[in-house]
Amino acid sequence: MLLDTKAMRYLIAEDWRVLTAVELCSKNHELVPTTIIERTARLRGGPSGVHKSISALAKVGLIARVKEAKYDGYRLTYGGLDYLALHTHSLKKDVYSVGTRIGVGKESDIMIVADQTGTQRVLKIHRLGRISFRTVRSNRDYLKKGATGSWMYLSRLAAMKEFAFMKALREEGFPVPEPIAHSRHTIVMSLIDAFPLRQIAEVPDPASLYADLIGVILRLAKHGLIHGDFNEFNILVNENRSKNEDGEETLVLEPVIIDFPQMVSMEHENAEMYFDRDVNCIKRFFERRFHFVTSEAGPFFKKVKKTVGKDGVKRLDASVAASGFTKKMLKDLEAAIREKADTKGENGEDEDDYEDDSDDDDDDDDEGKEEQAEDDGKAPGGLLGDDARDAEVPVDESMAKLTV
Ligand SMILES: Nc1ncnc2c1ncn2[C@@H]1O[C@H](COP(=O)(O)OP(=O)(O)OP(=O)(O)O)[C@@H](O)[C@H]1O
Repeated sequence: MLLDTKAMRYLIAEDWRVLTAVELCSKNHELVPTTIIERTARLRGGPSGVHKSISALAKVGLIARVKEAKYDGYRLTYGGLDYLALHTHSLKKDVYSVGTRIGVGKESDIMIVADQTGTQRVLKIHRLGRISFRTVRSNRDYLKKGATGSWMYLSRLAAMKEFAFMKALREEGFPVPEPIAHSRHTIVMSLIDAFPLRQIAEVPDPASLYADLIGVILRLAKHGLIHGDFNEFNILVNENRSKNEDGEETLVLEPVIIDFPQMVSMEHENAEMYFDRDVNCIKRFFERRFHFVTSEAGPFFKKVKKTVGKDGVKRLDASVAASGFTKKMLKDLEAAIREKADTKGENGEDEDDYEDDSDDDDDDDDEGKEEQAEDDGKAPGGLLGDDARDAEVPVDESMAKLTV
């Protein structure tokens, strides 16, 4: 099964209402008792209508029944949250159909989607916590609320932060995808028809591309920001052919930067480390891949720091931080992202064995016994099937219409 959005067409308005009620109540209840779902959904058909919807949703794995010692209840699965987000995108006409999965995000699923006119876009579904829950289980404040609450909370935060930064960067003219919509743990953005730098074997003028990339790092810094994961996976390279004055065709490479949940301020306590890491990552990659070594030392953090906010540029770190993020939110997200990076290290991964193993979460922080499918991406009602990552289906042919 490549992709399972099938069940979306069969859900009726009442089912969506009940699913939304479970989502709402999950904020305060790890397990949502049926009585509370009834009270929140307030269906015209009364409790029997709610029960019918609960069964329909559980059958396709959008909610899962959990039996606890004290009481039984339901919780939202990954599939359920995916459906709610897609439903919103669909109602707002940002997404009309869903295609295949592209990309190899460690803690995200990157899907091709299309709007009503057939214009292709990218849907990024954040799944922060998928790896963390499996590997590191101690000393994490944000996990105390329980597994379901945590992955939802973290994934929503990641999407919210990524969308906010993408928007701010785009407004300042940075080469980033166009942010189109945001719902829950997902964002819709423009599709960049380009290869990641990682897949590029040769470039005609490495010095020029290198200078452009360092230029982006310096420009970000001037706006008060450090990307924090500036590597060959997160730089897409557009190839533009243009003619020069003599009519000769020249190839211009234009980098587009993606992946922003980990961005930090130039004022961050570890800013120098993050800045140097971004710079060194590019230096190392260019040396290894293109045998290019710059003759210039630096750029050096201390010198660059003096440029922050200069020439009347807008401080994006401050403006994004002011747009609804509490300090705690940013701290929680940072901790989860740091853990994600540590996990990569623990698994002994490097750029050459980068694979997506994200479908095998076992989310066993939850002590309750599941009666229905787990929310591990394998759930029958989940957006993605098991074999989605192996599928080589041409994007256009794989488009599945969402009728909601
Ligand atoms: N707007 C886009 N257009 C085209 N391709 C994209 C777009 N966004 C993401 N991708 C593809 O998906 C891949 C993963 O995206 P992204 O880096 O945002 O996910 P991630 O989960 O944050 O990854 P990781 O944490 O492993 O770096 C990219 O390397 C790229 O190939």
